[in-house]
Amino acid sequence: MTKLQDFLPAIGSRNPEAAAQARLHIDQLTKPLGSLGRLEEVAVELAAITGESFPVVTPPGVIVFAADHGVAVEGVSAYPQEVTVQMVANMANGGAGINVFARQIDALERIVDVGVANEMAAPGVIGRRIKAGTANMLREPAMSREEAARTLQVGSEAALEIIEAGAKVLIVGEVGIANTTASSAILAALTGADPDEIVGRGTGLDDAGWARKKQVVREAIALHRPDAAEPIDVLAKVGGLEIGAMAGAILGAASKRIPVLLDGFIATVAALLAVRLCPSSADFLIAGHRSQEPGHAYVLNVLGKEPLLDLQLRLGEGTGAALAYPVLEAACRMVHEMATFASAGVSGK
Ligand SMILES: O=C(O)c1ccc[n+]([C@@H]2O[C@H](COP(=O)([O-])O)[C@@H](O)[C@H]2O)c1
Ligand SMILES: Cc1cc2nc[nH]c2cc1C
Repeated sequence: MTKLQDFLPAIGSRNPEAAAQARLHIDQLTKPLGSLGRLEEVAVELAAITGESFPVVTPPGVIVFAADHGVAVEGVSAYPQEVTVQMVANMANGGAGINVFARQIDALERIVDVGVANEMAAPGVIGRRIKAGTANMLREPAMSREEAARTLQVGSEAALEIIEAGAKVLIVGEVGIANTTASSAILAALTGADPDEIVGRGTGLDDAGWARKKQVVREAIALHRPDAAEPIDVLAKVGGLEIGAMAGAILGAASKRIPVLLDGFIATVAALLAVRLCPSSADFLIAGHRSQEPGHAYVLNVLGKEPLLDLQLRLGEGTGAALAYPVLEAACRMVHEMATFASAGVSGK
């Protein structure tokens, strides 16, 4: 298997020639100049990412990474920890939101257990368990640095596998009760953001739970003092197994010039980790939607990404990205299928 350190240097950057060629072609299509607005920008971005002036995004690949969080015992989620394993089973049966939207967009789909607390052998779940959930970050580091490095490796391998199977766009999703606490702590540690500004209600905490969650994030950071300059240190101390795996998957996709369509808060925090590990990986990211979780707008702003949709979602799993995917598909169809002024005999300005 290719090691992360082998392909990190292989991550390139956007291709300006392909972007310029795509722009030239789009400006000849039968529409007032610029009238397809952001869709035109998306097409140009896809050209720059893939290096193809006529980009292709079918089929998309969806990988859902699942893991548990020791910090769940602190009452930081509105739902009990066992929901994680139960939702993994639901996903294996095709009944979760992400299954529905992945079918709608004809996606290749993988569900990867990187650390669900109660081990389960469900057909349809890929077992890549690193440990049985993280430790409680309020008491000890969530994982060791070695385990954190392994999450990246496992995630990148999952991405390379689905790309090998044909995926032309990568969507990374997750399920993990209490993972908005870990994501908030990572975001605060990497950016210095005030927990009051970025910690939200996650699955739906009441006011008391919300206040407790902010306090947990504050205390975990004070206890571990994660080093913002060392993303693996941050991931190990206050992170999550599925969050590291998502970061690794994003880096794997970037190394193959495969666009990554970002989902919600947790996926975008994973993207920030990826970008801190390899800044040029930011070139391969497109923000799918803006989640209701307040930290999501914050991290999108740090990454300089404007989301395609805002449907007031806060489900995770990759659902927001799957719902945004048809916009990428439309951008490609515009480039491939629209007539030009010359080919259709339509008069220009
Ligand atoms: O994607 C998001 O923005 C998002 C926002 C809030 C909650 N979630 C999902 O809900 C779970 C985390 O919420 P919580 O309250 O348990 O931290 C986890 O399984 C996520 O998939 C996801
Ligand atoms: C039911 C449920 C489904 C989810 N999917 C992702 N996170 C979730 C959290 C809950 C509680």
